[in-house]
Amino acid sequence: MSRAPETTGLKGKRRKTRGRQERLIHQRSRDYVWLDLKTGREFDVPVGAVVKLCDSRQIQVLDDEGKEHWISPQNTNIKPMHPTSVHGVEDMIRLGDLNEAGILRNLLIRYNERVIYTNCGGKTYTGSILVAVNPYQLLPIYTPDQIRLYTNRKIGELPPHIFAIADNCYFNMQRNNKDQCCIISGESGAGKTESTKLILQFLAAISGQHSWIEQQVLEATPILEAFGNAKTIRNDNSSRFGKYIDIHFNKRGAIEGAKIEQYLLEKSRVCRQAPDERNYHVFYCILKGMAPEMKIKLGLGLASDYSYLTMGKCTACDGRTI
Ligand SMILES: Nc1ncnc2c1ncn2[C@@H]1O[C@H](COP(=O)(O)OP(=O)(O)OP(=O)(O)O)[C@@H](O)[C@H]1O
Repeated sequence: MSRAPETTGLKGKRRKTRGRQERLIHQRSRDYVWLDLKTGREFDVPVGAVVKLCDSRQIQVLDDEGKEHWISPQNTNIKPMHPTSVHGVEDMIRLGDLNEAGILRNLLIRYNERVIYTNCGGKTYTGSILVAVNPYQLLPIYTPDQIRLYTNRKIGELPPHIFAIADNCYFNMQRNNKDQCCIISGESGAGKTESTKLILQFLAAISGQHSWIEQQVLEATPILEAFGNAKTIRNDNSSRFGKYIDIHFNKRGAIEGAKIEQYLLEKSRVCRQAPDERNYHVFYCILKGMAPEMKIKLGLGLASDYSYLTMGKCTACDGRTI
């Protein structure tokens, strides 16, 4: 009975000392911290910030979005940042702060340096996981030199890249004689279609003898996109269907054939489009590209003549000539 208060007192002291140490960490300028602004908005996660100034009464921090905040040292919404989150890591499994805020900041600082790919767990039991952030600009990272560089390498040997994933699939298939599968997921406009094309481009380039089949696989894409893609408010070339692409390789590793299955096409778009959205590209392509004599013969006019093509009040699409 008599020892209990002592122990509690000791624990209390230790806790106080730890608390003071944490404050000391906060109070050094140029330290990185997590700032929980608790805005109550959707996706409300702590943001990274750097301490600019500090004295016993207040701390000035500059957050990752460039906003300044003055905080009292007693404020519990500020926490020290793990060193791995300060400049980012190539594989997010190495993050000391492995939470939503840590993951988002890691992607943000790499994205600011125009590094769009980050590994997530390198090689796990389920396979390799790669996170890609859409750069919305052409980066010089998909050249034939890059294809050669990433050919026959182990995951983690070179910086994360979509080619590393494709290479891993190809060589695992050859080494283990087992089918491989790549799952590409993300919200609309995230870059799934582009990533699929890059994987196909890589496989076509490294699979040895170049045949017309590889060319056909690559050239099937614009045709499929004409019938299944449309302009939406989130993506000028949004795929409105799911795609399952099966690529068949022969024993020597050359592409021998391919099968593309489609499912869940958004059929309602044919007769109804939301504001600022278009019908499927193919209708506009036909009306723009067909020879005038043929159009007269078929009784066709301009896209603007048809209500099914103008419901969204837009017939043009940036980045497409038709
Ligand atoms: N790796 C990349 N490099 C450069 N631009 C890219 C890249 N990935 C995507 N983009 C750009 O983003 C746009 C949208 O990408 P994409 O069509 O692949 O998205 P998505 O995830 O397939 O969308 P949806 O689900 O709507 O079909 C592309 O048209 C392209 O301009």
